[in-house]
Amino acid sequence: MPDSYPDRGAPLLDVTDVRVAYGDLVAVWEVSLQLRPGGITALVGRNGAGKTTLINGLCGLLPVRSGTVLLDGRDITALPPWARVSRGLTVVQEGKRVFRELTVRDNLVLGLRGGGVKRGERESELERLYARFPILGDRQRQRAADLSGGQQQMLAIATALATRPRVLLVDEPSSGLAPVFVDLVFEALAALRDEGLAILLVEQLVDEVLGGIAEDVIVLDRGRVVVRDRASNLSVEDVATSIYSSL
Ligand SMILES: Nc1ncnc2c1ncn2[C@@H]1O[C@H](COP(=O)(O)OP(=O)(O)OP(=O)(O)O)[C@@H](O)[C@H]1O
Repeated sequence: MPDSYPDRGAPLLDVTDVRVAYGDLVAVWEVSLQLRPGGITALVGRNGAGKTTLINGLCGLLPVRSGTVLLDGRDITALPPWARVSRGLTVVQEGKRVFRELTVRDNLVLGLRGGGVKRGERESELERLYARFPILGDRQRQRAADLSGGQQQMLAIATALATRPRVLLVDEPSSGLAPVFVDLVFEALAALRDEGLAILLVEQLVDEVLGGIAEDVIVLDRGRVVVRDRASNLSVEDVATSIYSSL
């Protein structure tokens, strides 16, 4: 089980022995991982394995009890979420989180503000986002609540991109989506990877993960890493077995 990939450049996000807990319940035990620019690492595991807890520790929504999180070599372990966003680490939380009563455009503007984009640059940034997600351009004046589930997920991803991240943490983006939107979400993530983002992707669709989108796979079980390998070295059966072996 290789712990690092020294041939692939310096990590952008370097996580070492991170522990996250709810009171006395430790949900993530000393997890380490590294994300590099232009790569997707898939984080898989059964329900309750600790995936969301880890994501929330990395983005600052939950405190990290011990261990370190370095972004570009700088220690961000204790920074609040907004400070991590302004340094280039943004999360797309589980469940298509958007401000439902705001328009598509106003959701995106909130993202732009979160990323410190200056007022004078907003329109060009919005155009850039609409070019990537044309459906959002078409619906920019509509309330987010009036979008379909798949469109809301697109908006959640676009709002995260509005902060101009270098590291993107994406928690189960395919959850509850029709297959056509699952494909669109994965296409969008692959394009972002190809543009140089470092992406940590929580995903239940193991076939999709191993089918080309992720280069590295980490399996969590009861808060611990039980498999860490290149996706090309793993079969769907390997991963499924490691996810469910302790049931
Ligand atoms: N707010 C909370 N308070 C206390 N315990 C929690 C809380 N949220 C999660 N847990 C517990 O932490 C552990 C990890 O949960 P987590 O949601 O991180 O798992 P997960 O792998 O993301 O699962 P899922 O795929 O169902 O989202 C579980 O035992 C869960 O019951």
